[in-house]
Amino acid sequence: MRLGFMPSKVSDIDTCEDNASLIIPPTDWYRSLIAAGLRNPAVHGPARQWLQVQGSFTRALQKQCASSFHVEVQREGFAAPTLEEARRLGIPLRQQAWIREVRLCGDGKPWVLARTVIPLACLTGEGRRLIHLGSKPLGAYLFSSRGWQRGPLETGLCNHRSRCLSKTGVPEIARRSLFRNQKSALLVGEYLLPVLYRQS
Ligand SMILES: C=C(O[C@@H]1C=C(C(=O)O)C=C[C@H]1O)C(=O)O
Repeated sequence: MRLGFMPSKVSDIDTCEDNASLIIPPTDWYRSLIAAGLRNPAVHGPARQWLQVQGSFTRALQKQCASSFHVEVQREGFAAPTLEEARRLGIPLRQQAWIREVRLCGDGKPWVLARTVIPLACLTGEGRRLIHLGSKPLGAYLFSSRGWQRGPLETGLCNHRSRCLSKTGVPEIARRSLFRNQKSALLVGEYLLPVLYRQS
């Protein structure tokens, strides 16, 4: 098990070079699509169907693929969630969690970036498997293990630093939800890359 939240490649470092579009940006979260739409009506455009997927997001992406779907782990390990994430999860503000950041790729290209914050309380018993998912989609675990239920979907509007504004392909819109079982909850954020919802 890796200790610490380690980038898996040097290219994960936050720059505006080629891979900058694949960094999870700071995001403002809204309780509903309607609330986010008041600030950015783009959420009612072609991204909307993806923001509203209720079942496994992995399954929905797999259906959209012409040939293949895969998960690439960008980084994962024990690290401190942001204060906002800790509050959302209701865990002590400085408590470390297992944090997993991945790219969900369709037909060989990144379509979605995902960040999952998994508190220590989720990592006991069967939950220990969450540390060893590797390139197996989290959705396969959540939707096949008993007891996990998704809470309401939030809609996110991503903030970009001005020097990155000219880049195309950065995530602008995201979705997030808590998954709960009897004793714990984890937080899954999915950041849509425009290539996903602008494809014909
Ligand atoms: C939560 C799901 O799992 C997907 C897979 C993820 C992963 O492997 O880390 C992260 C976010 C998801 O979109 C899902 O399929 O609904």
